[in-house]
Amino acid sequence: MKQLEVCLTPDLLQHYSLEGKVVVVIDVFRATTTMVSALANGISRITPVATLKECSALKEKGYLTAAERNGKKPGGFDLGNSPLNYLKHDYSGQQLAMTTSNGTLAITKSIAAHEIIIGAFINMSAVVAYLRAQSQDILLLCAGWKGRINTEDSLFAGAVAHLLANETELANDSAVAVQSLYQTHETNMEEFLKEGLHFNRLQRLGLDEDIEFCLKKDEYNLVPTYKNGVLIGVVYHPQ
Ligand SMILES: O=C(O)[C@H](CS(=O)(=O)O)OP(=O)(O)O
Repeated sequence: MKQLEVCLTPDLLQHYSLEGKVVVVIDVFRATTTMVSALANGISRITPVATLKECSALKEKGYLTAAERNGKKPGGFDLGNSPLNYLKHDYSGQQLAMTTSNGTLAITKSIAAHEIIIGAFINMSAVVAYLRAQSQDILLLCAGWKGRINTEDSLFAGAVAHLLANETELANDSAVAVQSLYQTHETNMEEFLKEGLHFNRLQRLGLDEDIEFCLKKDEYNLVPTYKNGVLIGVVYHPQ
């Protein structure tokens, strides 16, 4: 049986082996939701980078750039970290360079994995179907917040663990714990997440529409996969 582990923050990743694993990078608020939204709405590919400097360098090469620090768009970039940007404007065919506080960092820390894919509530069933169809062990990596655990990524990891619980071995205590967390809050997700710091941070920034979008389930049948430094969207239909 395939093993499924959960790593609750990239700062704990040093204790996990990535070899031969499919890593699902999770940053519900908002980087991975934004990546799915961008690729589902016309962006051709995304180059995630860790620093603002790397992102600026790609702007000079003709990329559309999206950057975020502390929830805000720093000066000099085209877009921030809102998944709604790609619904409100047509960026079809453009290449996007992206850097965010937590999400893009989690990707760049996972490059030793067999494969990296991107998960969020808006593509949850497609991610689960994708994981079901492949044979590698699975590591769900929560991007968290500045090295700390957060509720929304843990809840999403719990949802995936729960949906795969009968066909995988939940192979660490984090996987068991987040599955239980999801089962407890499955029917009142938003109420639970309101207690979380990131939910409140985004609300203070006036980003209620972003929060609402990030908590929608299964808007897209698209699984972003990372190869050679680039994310592309693969359409994946849940069975
Ligand atoms: O833009 C976001 O929602 C967060 C901002 S912060 O880390 O809460 O300041 O970044 P992300 O990389 O999407 O977690």
